[in-house]
Amino acid sequence: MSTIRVTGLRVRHRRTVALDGVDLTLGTGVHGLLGPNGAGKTSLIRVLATVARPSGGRVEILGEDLSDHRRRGEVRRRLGYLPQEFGYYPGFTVREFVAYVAWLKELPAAAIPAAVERAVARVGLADRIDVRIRTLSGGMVRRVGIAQAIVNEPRLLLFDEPTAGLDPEQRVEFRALLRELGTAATVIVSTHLVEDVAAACTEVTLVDAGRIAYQGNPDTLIALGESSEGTGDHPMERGYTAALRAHRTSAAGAAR
Ligand SMILES: Nc1ncnc2c1ncn2[C@@H]1O[C@H](COP(=O)(O)OP(=O)(O)OP(=O)(O)O)[C@@H](O)[C@H]1O
Repeated sequence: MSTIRVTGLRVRHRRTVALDGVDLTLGTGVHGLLGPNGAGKTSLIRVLATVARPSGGRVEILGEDLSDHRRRGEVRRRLGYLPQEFGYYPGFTVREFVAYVAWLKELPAAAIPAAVERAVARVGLADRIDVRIRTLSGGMVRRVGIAQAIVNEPRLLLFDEPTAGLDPEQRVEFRALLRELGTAATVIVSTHLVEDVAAACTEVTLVDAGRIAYQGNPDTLIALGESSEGTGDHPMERGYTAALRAHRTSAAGAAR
């Protein structure tokens, strides 16, 4: 069963059209969301996370239609979301904060302590679990953000630039966690790092100027870069630039 079915999605921010008729069907696996600054990745993730309302189109998540507010609440409890700028209480300890999110997600009270310890251990912060968040480094705070997203073992995980601020060792560990999460859940990761996509993603969706420019897997994107002489230092970067160029050429042709 597909976790996400989006048809004709439109998102506007005042006069800016951030997403313009997006169709997307995604299931279990790790989906890399790539695209230039301002392409619409965050706008898409915010709609999927139920924190922003679309201005048009239909969004169905875990079989629930998001236009119904009761269904939206139900979906919200079953997903995990790490925004680009994530809000937390600096005076809380890691344990208190992750437990608070578990409570918001309506996990049974008796299950919360073990769920919190499991989530914190998975992001490598077990030894800091009783430390106040304000005393942690930026990368560690990011890992607290990942822990709060996975505490309810969600079927859908949305990560908006999760590797920003992580050191190389942590990035490698986070990618391994992504691969593991993607065996049972639908994981969407917006990133500017092609290495994240090459190492952790089973599928790639490229967004450009509010539209889907390309969908495939990392190997097909790399092959596109090789066959159409994309530019870049990494094979995936060459695929990325080639796919963008092909999309822009066909969009310009359609507009003529
Ligand atoms: N709150 C807002 N008010 C006005 N315009 C906005 C707002 N949020 C986003 N936009 C515009 O919507 C478009 C899509 O932005 P979005 O943040 O979704 O892109 P993005 O792909 O996530 O970019 P980045 O890679 O820079 O994070 C951009 O043109 C942006 O300027």
